Amino acid sequence: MDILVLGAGAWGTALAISAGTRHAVTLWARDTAQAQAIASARVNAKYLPGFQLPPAVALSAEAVADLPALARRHDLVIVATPMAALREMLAALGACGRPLAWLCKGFEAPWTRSYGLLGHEVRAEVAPALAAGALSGPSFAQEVAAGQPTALVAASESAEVRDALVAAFHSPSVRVYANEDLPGVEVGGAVKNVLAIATGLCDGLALGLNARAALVTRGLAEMTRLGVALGARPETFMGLSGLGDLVLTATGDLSRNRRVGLLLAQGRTLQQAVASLGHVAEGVYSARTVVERARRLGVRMPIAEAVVDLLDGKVAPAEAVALLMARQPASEAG
Ligand SMILES: NC(=O)C1=CN([C@@H]2O[C@H](COP(=O)(O)OP(=O)(O)OC[C@H]3O[C@@H](n4cnc5c(N)ncnc54)[C@H](O)[C@@H]3O)[C@@H](O)[C@H]2O)C=CC1
Ligand SMILES: O=C(CO)COP(=O)(O)O
Repeated sequence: MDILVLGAGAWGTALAISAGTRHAVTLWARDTAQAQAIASARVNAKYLPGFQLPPAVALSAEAVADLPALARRHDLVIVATPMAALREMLAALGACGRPLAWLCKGFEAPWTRSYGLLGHEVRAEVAPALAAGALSGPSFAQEVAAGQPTALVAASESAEVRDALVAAFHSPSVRVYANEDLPGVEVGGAVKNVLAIATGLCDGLALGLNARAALVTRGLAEMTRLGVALGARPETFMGLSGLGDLVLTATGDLSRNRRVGLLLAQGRTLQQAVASLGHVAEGVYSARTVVERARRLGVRMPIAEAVVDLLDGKVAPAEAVALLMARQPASEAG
């Protein structure tokens, strides 16, 4: 199989390394100098240091206008950019005629309305004819690049896309499960990032394991409520892209979103925390949309709201936690 991976950040590079042991892979970087540096070192020193690219991974740095022609020379296209670039990529590739999946987990930053869109909603606006979906699930790039056991979810309403993702990435170390509930898989991936900021904050303030378990569990309830209101199936949130990715990201120190919470608890400003990561933390950009869309749908998301108040500088870290604890008693089922 010939696979095109658009975006040479940590996750695109890790999947190129994993798939490159069995398939021909082209890894595209928008920056020519970065593509050349990776091609000569056979390592992505900036975004995924320490992992050698297999010989079957080739580098490319075509202009965005030339991507449709490049895509047509491959069997599957993976958009591995952050959420911020998904619209541009889908608009460019809408007529490429190849199955496509994006890896980004988040809501697009709002630009035409007061809230942002999930990937499948962006696709509906700019590339409605494209057979596409999302590859998601609990997966730190470093562990996948190291060949450590991982389970992913291939989500799409198109069987062609699900099958192509399984054929491309299922391997002795990566299990790929198919799922038709693309909205549910996307909501899980987007909301867990916001919740990981909250658990990072909680752990950074040394509030204890009870508090962390409470945040994960009540956060899962918030994620599920929002997802169901957006048309997802409730059972999706008990799977890899919901509970699975929430547990990984909320508790694993490799998470960039969790690190944002930890750094804020240490007294860093949001700007300092984001700058120190060197990678995208999508929860920072999705949190306001999560809360805005929940409000419009009449869905209660107090943990996500506390994260937004914290990111907006309206409350200090300890105050955010105090506000959550000071709420009225409620039913667990409510
Ligand atoms: N790193 C991980 O373990 C995982 C990341 N993801 C998701 O995958 C997405 C990408 O994450 P990472 O690769 O880790 O990010 P990263 O921060 O390591 O790299 C981002 C890459 O995208 C490129 N980029 C940024 N803007 C672009 C644009 N406008 N056009 C083209 N390329 C652009 C950057 O140059 C860089 O190569 C995010 O949405 C993240 O939530 C999902 C699963 C695992
Ligand atoms: O999505 C991820 C793991 O599944 C990566 O999470 P972070 O973006 O918080 O590092």
